[in-house]
Amino acid sequence: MAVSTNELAILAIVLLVTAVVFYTKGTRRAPLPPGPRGIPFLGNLFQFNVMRPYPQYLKWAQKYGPVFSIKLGSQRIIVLSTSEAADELFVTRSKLYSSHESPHVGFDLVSDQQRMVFMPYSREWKIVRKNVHGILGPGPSKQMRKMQDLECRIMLHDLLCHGDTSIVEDFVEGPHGKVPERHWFSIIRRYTTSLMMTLVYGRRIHRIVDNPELHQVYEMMSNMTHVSQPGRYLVDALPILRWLPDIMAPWRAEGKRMHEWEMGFWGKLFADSRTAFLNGTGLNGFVQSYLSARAEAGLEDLPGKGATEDGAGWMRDKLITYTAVSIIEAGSDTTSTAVFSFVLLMLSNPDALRRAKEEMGAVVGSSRMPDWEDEDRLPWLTACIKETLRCAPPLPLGIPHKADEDDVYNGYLIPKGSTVIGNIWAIHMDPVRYPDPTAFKPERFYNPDGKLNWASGPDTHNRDHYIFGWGRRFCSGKYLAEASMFIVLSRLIWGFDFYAASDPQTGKVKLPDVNDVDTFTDGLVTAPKIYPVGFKPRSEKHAEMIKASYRDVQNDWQSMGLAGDER
Ligand code: HEM
Repeated sequence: MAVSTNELAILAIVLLVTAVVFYTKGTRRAPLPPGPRGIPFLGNLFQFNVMRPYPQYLKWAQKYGPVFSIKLGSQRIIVLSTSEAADELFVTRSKLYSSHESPHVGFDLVSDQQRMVFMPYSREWKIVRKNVHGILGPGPSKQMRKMQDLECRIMLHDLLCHGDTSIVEDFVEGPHGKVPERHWFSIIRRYTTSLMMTLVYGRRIHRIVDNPELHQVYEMMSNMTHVSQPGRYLVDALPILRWLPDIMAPWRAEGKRMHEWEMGFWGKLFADSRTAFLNGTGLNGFVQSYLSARAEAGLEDLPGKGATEDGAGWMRDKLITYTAVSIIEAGSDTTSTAVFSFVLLMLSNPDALRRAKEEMGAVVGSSRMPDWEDEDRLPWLTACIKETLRCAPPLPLGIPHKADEDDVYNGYLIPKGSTVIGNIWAIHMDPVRYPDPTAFKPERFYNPDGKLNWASGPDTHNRDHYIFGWGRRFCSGKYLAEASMFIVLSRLIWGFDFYAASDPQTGKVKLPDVNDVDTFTDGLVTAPKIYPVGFKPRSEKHAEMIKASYRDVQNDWQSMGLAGDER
């Protein structure tokens, strides 16, 4: 039988339409993943602590399986609790799952839609990501090693001077994780934030006490991690409320007020930097380099938000400001949280700590400090860091992704618009993958013979841990973060005998319980709450080297045109 071209075309269209109808119906027919029953309109909103959902999510995963579903108002949340599920959706199907959930208050109002970490998968995000990768990718991030080395030496000196201050003085944590200036937590925070500020603005944080700038950065970050938590605002869960008039929508004024507050700080940093650039006194950070490239392209003045529509996609001033914010925020609290958790877990596991010190003594000794070249020869330390990150991931639920289309996974429907969470905490507590998961066992990752790799690589199934997320939204700062964790923690082990407070009556060591969720703060970033630790140099020789190093680094700052330390 002869078939004409027209008939073939009609046949092709009929087959296509049938396939589309079949696929769409198939998708619609698939059931939602199982999950706890909610109540009308509000769903499961009042069944768990929305500011600290991960313990309940683990329980629900144990009951309903690796993919379960809940509702917060009209917001559908799908929680993935195995690396296979997260891998399949976020990596293999990354085309559908590379948007981040954009909380209405946190993103639209407080961030004026410019904060990278909450951006949908869009042209604007791609522009920002490309620029960020230009300074944080595997090659460029190595240029920060010198700053990491120098800032780390300052940190050692600060800890030496700190001694047992946080043990003998009675410090109280402020609201939203506000840390007292003289507590050792502030010393670590200064290190991470100074690094980010230099990277982005070419200026250091050179003082801890009487330096509102440092503490304000953390106040803003803490505010953001609370404001953006799914379920924090009813309007995030019930978008219909966005239509309410101002008088009935107090979050609108609150969100805008927070935006003004943020711009008072972050906007000023940007404006100062721009003025310095225009006066020719700008330092060498990401913002100044960007402004310089933009000016060379004839776009010295580019106020407003977003990016230009042309092929070059130049970021306007507000988008640059918030790109800088995203890097500073994403890189400060996360890395310092990892340090606080490491110290806590090592103190809680004295055998592991002793072995790390022995290894350090054998490999590095006392006549020099450890460096990145020592990394492969310190496999026990590396195993302890990885085990810390497994037991206490700084973001236990990562940053929530979003489904951009209807999809079906393992026979379950994932409706378009759902928030999709990779439950890092549950994956790390999987007893099959990590037997005895609540125990701290660095031997899981101990590999004295092989080349050590951290959490990267194309083989996402076999990663040691998942703290950096997945797919196209995988943490941009991973290289910098790993380099910081190694240098800070190796030198801490090298230089100090750190110790917990003990009860003066019984002599018993007083440490927060690492397996108690109350030891940690609420919100997107889950850090240990402040706890006292004393820092004693391992020998007079170590102390002298730390002091000499501090003096030398002041010369480095001077030759680099950076502010010297004020103590
Ligand atoms: C231990 C330290 C760190 C942890 C645990 C961490 C964790 C994460 C996670 C879970 C994400 C979201 C991934 C996803 O959506 O699947 C993320 C994104 C991001 N991180 Fe990190 N991070 C750390 C350090 C850093 C550092 C040091 C920087 C910057 C210097 C940084 C910059 C970013 C940025 C810019 C994003 C947003 C990526 C995007 O939206 O496309 N992070 N990080």
